Amino acid sequence: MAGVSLIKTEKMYSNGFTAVKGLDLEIDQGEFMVLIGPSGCGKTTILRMISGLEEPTRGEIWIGKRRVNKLAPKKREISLVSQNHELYPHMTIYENIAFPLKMKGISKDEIEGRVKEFSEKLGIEGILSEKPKGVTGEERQLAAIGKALVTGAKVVLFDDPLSNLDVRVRGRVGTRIKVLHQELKESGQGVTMIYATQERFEAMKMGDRICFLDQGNIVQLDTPSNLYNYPLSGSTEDLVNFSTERL
Ligand SMILES: Nc1ncnc2c1ncn2[C@@H]1O[C@H](COP(=O)(O)OP(=O)(O)OP(=O)(O)O)[C@@H](O)[C@H]1O
Repeated sequence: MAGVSLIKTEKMYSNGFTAVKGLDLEIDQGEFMVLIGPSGCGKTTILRMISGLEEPTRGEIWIGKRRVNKLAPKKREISLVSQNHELYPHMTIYENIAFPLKMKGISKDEIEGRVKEFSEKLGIEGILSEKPKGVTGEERQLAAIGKALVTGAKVVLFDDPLSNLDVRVRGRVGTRIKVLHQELKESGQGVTMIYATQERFEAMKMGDRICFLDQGNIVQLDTPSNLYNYPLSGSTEDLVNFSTERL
C-alpha cells in the first residue's frame, strides 16, 4: 500500500494559466479520497500530475516513500480509470483485463487466477468472452475498473469514471467501487483510491474524506460527517445540503 502526498504542488500550463495553486494534500495509504469541485477547479490536473502525465511546475509529489516528480508514469504503480473506458475493441473483456498482466510477462495460470478473482468481485464473470461493443456501458466501465485493479496497483485514480452512465447505473457502479475498496482493505490488499467527481451525492457516499476544490485551491478537506456538521463555506454547505436531500 502507498499513500500519496502533494507538497506545495503547483501547475502552470504553457499558456501561463495556473490550474493548481500550491496544493498541500496528504492522502493516507488505503484511503478513499474524493476530489470534488466545479468544472475547471483542477481535479483532472491533480490526477494527471499524480499519474505522471503532467509534471508539476513547483512542489513535490510523493507516492509511498518515493518522490516521483521525475519518475516515468509506468514506474509509479498507478492505474487511472477515466470516463472513456479505454478497452481495446478487438479484444474480449477477458483479454482486455488480462492485457496489462501479459505485458508484465506474468504466467498464463496466474493471469487466469487474477482475472477470475477481479471479474467475480466486480460481478462481470459472465461477460468475459464478449467484445466491449457486445456489453452494456455499465459492464464496460466495470471491466475497465477490473483492468485497473488486476495489476495490483497500489494507487488507483478515477477521473469522473461514471459521468457517461445514467444516474441509476451510476449509483450501482459507485457502490461496487466502494464495496471493492472495503473488501480489498479487509483482505490485506488495500488500495489507495483517489476519485474525482462533480456529483455531490457520490462524494458524500463514497469518500473516507472529501477534498473540496475551487480554482486550484482547497476550500475544505474533511470527512463527510464533519463536512455535514461544520461546512466552512457556501460551497461546502451546498455540497452537504444537496447530498443529504438524496440520502
Ligand atoms: N493543457 C492545458 N493548457 C491550458 N489550460 C489547461 C490545460 N488543461 C487544463 N487547463 C485548464 O486548467 C483548469 C483546470 O482544468 P482541469 O481539467 O484540471 O479541471 P477539472 O476540475 O478536472 O474540470 P472538469 O470537472 O470539467 O473535468 C481549467 O481552467 C482548464 O481549462
